[in-house]
Amino acid sequence: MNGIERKLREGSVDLLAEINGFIRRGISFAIFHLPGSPVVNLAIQSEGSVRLFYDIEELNGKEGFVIAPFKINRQCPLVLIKPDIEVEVEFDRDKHLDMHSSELQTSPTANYSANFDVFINALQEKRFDKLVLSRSQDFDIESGFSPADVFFRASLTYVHSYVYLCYTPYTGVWLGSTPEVILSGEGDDWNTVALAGTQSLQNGQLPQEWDDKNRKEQEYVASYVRNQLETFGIRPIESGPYPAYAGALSHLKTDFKFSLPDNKRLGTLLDLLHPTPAVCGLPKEAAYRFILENERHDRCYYSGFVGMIAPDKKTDLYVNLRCMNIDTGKLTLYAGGGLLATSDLEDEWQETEKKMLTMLRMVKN
Ligand SMILES: C=C(O[C@@H]1C=C(C(=O)O)C=C[C@H]1O)C(=O)O
Repeated sequence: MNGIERKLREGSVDLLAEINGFIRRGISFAIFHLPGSPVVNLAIQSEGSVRLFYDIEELNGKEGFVIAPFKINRQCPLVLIKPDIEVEVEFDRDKHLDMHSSELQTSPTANYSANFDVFINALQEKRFDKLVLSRSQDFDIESGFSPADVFFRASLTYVHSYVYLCYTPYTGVWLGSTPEVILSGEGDDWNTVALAGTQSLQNGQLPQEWDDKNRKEQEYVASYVRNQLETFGIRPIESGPYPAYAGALSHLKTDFKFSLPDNKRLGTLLDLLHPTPAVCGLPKEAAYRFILENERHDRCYYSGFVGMIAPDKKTDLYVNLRCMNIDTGKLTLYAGGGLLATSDLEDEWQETEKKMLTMLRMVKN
């Protein structure tokens, strides 16, 4: 493996082939591109087994690349890759990779419509203020499919998002391009965001007009984040909400900046924040149960969180959105959206279509 490390550093290796090879050979790794970074980071665990956890708090004091599910269970444990090789590879912005265009023109499936009714009824009965309904869709893999190509294509395209590709024997292959930080920082500078509300970009520009429904959806997330931070003894500095880029979409975003009393308790803080009402609902515990009981698919690692955790170095953890699971012969894409009592079936379906297109555009001809 040392040979690989040297070759990667020297650049004398076909990185794309090497990464696809890790998957074939069952080697746990993650490669990621942080928004605006001149490099991509590759973290490989060439020896020993990745670590599995069944409680987010167990991340306290730990270091490595995390992939955490929406709800931890035996099928979808929280996995920590402990890299023994970490390489920064210069990010070649001029590299030419073919882009695909893909448009989805569909109407709500019977499954989604039935689920939507159940969720809307619960909202109209005022059992919840907000619920996030998601769905998954399978697509056949075309011959010659290369996860590494999709990763680089997405990193080049989605410059404002966190793009990652990760494999472990316990999670399989996951790839995503997410605009939403759950916790990032180092030393005394930490931040999280409240991100919600969705509109398409207008001629590539950020929309400035946001209706009440979108504003309210985002305000629920912001006040939740504010409260959770407060219970942890954190008084953040807030800015926003303002419209932020997310691929061909925009979301409303509030930034929360703060220092931490103890960097060794990142797991406890993550446990407080996850799942935020950007992916779950309010009230939190009841919404969590409702989603687990009523959604017709297992979210698995979608709407969990991914990224590096390193209390003494730099932590960059993101909510796992605009993502897919790559399996033999098929891709499973995931997308959801926040529902309020006033939400409309067709609009919400279209929103999930647009979110799924983020990844599908990187894949399909
Ligand atoms: C749930 C997703 O996205 C989240 C939900 C949003 C919304 O409801 O408007 C916007 C951004 C994300 O916080 C997703 O991408 O699947």
